[in-house]
Amino acid sequence: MEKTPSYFVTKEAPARISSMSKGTKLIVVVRDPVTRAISDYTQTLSKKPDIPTFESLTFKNRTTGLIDTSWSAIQIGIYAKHLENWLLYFPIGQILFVSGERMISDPAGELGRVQDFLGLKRIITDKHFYFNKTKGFPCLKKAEGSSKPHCLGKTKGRTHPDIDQEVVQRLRDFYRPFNMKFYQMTGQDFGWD
Ligand SMILES: Nc1ncnc2c1ncn2[C@@H]1O[C@H](COP(=O)(O)OS(=O)(=O)O)[C@@H](OP(=O)(O)O)[C@H]1O
Repeated sequence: MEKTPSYFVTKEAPARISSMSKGTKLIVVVRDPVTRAISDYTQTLSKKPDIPTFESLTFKNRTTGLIDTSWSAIQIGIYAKHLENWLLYFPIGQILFVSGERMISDPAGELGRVQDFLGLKRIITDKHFYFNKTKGFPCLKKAEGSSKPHCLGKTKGRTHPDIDQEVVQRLRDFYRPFNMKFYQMTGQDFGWD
């Protein structure tokens, strides 16, 4: 098993993985592309505090409202486009799409789907999680090989900066047709609108 977020958006990845093993099962975790872009920006900001604002990076031209689709934070969220590239090499049934939102609201349910997809017994269930109010996310009651609870680290679940709501709305409008196409391709409505 191997996990690398950038595979999904790397042009050469599907051909390479397919030539290595055609039967590879693929799992893609997707979340609302607008929140994803803000999360991506928040991660960069934590490493480089001097970068321009999210609002200024979003637009090629703020006056015309032209979005800078070459900015990776925006580009990565055009899921339909990236998926097209994978479907040239893999049947859709070989890819499981996991909802990032449901990984937070119902981690056991979403991991149930993952276990079924992988042909595993449903070992991970509701009993393994609790909601940690301080972290604001679900955490494990017991970490592997330990009797202590375990939450993900500080780099997971950062507070996002407040973004101008007009910019957020403009991004929602931008992503809508791509999201619709993605729902159609996957047969799943992720409820991002
Ligand atoms: N249980 C739990 N605890 C903490 N965080 C959780 C959890 N489940 C999902 N998330 C969301 O995971 C987001 C970070 O994952 P990434 O996709 O950035 O991870 S990766 O580094 O790309 O693998 C992270 O995004 P940010 O909130 O933007 O930090 C979280 O929203």
